Amino acid sequence: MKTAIATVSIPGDLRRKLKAIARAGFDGVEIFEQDFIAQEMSPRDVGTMIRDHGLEIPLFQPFRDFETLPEPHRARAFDRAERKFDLMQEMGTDLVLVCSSVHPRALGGIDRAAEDFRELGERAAKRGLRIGFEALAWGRHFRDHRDVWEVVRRADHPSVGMILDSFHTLARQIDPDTIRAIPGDKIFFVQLADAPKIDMDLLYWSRHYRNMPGEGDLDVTGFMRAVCATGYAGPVSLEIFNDQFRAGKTEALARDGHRSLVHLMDEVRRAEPDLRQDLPVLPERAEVSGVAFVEFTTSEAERPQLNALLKSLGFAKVGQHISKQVTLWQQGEVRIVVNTEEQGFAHAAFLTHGTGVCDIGLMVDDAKKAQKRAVGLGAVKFAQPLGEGELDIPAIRGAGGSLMHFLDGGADLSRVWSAEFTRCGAGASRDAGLTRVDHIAQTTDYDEMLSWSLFYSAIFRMGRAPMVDVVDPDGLVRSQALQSADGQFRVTLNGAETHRTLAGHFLADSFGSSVQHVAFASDDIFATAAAMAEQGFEPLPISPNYYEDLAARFGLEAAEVARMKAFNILYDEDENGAFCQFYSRPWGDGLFFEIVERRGGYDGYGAPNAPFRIAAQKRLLGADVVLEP
Ligand SMILES: O=C(O)c1ccc(O)c(O)c1
Ligand SMILES: [Mg+2]
Repeated sequence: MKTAIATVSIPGDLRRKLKAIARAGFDGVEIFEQDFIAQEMSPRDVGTMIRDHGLEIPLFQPFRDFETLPEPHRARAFDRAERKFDLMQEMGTDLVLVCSSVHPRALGGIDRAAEDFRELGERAAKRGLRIGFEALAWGRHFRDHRDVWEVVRRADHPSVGMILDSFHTLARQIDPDTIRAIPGDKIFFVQLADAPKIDMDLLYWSRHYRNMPGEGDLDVTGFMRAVCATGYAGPVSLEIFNDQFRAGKTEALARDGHRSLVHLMDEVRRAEPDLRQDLPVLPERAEVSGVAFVEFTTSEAERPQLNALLKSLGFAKVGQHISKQVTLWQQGEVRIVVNTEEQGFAHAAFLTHGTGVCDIGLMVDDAKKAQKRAVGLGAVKFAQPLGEGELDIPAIRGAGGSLMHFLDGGADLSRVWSAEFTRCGAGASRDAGLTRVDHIAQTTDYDEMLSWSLFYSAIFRMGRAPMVDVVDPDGLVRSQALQSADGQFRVTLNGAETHRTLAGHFLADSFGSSVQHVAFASDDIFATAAAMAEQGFEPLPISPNYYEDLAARFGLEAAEVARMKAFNILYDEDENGAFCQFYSRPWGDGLFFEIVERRGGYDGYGAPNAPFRIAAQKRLLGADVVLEP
């Protein structure tokens, strides 16, 4: 199955777009007319340039306001079509998309439309061209692919077929299974787009909010399953109109687009095993059962401060790497690796981002397969020379260029800790009852959130929670949680729109997306807080006003609230349970730790508390944080 993308889907001039599209692995480009008109080259030269990039032009689009017009408009529409045919022949493409008319004079009528398309098909056939009719969701008379199919059926011409676009079908909530009744050879082309569910005017929604399959809320997989069931074997092409993408990064968007298509077709293959498809087989999405380690990069100068913080959190230094300046800290199932090497990846990460998380190890069902799937989806494989005695652990580049390693319970990888580290005495620190990593919070530019959300949900078996808005005193931060079905692996993505927010400030100071905080789980947050206090841990001080409000909001016992206040613990509830959380003070560029206790089936992250946490952090970081944009 060939892949394509419409030139409207990514920003930049045509040459840059083509380069990115070819590099991302697409077979072709749909030429959107405006993209062609906007530049100076002749149609012939544009066609040559596209083919020079190794790309095909499976479609030229759109041709508007064609069908069911009264004279003299009808004759003029045919004249316009002939001129487009000239252009297509010069450029070297044989298929044009005719989208349903919005012309105020269009008369409608299935037979009238069929008659128009038959004549257009005749004219196209003379030149070896083909016509595809697409229903725009807001078309004047034709807004449903079933009506378009009826027009095509009655036109009964070999050069006339239909074009399906997932947005137009799904936005109108038309059951995609109705596609299964259409003969595959009469579907000339398929366009795909997803979109977030927002209740708004269809045209506005389509032109501004479409996104890549898997990034939105529409059932694009169900749509594509139905298309494949017809026997359709033509290209699948992305047609994404999106304001954010128009200002985004060309190469990254092209890569995301290709990733979304490969992931989608993999989903289709799994859901419809009886359908024949010429697709590369990928291992299935990896099941993450937890975070195996979090690695910090730092310098010799800053290490004592980081070590002291880890100690106050109740971590014990348990290992020294056999050949590198790398130490291992542990508490419960949580492993923290501290790397002060002066060469290799961790050091490069330190030089660009400063002290911070440079690597996350995930426990998966099969580490090699997880890496293979990630690479099949366009992720970059990572390897650096192995020192003596070191294991070859499958790795890729994760968010913001940091690393992601995959571990599993197999004989090889499960011995990494004993093979690569010599045990050292536990030292004086006292376990504070932290059991595991609850979640990892990554901060990114708002514009990159969809990209990271697709990265996680395409590679791992993770679902997306609804996006929540977090109010920072200086702007909005959008937060998107992704988690495995059993909640054992959780990531929150925080998208900063302005650098004046705490998240935005962190982003600017650490030069790019990265882990802003790591949250650890405790089964008894009061005991944990008390144990940490004994070891000199300094929590983030929360405003006393918070506790007045808390008592009123949840009807908690005064003594309970007083205990929370004493330990600076924040509280929340959802329909399934309750949640307690407290924070460390921000460190360096704003990196921090969080301790949480989930009671019952509480599934959130304490979003209602975020504004108070952020205000407290900003008070501590002081004027330094209040940057001008
Ligand atoms: O918004 C539009 O006008 C438009 C044009 C062509 C398409 O294929 C489409 O899906 C939408
Ligand atoms: Mg379309």
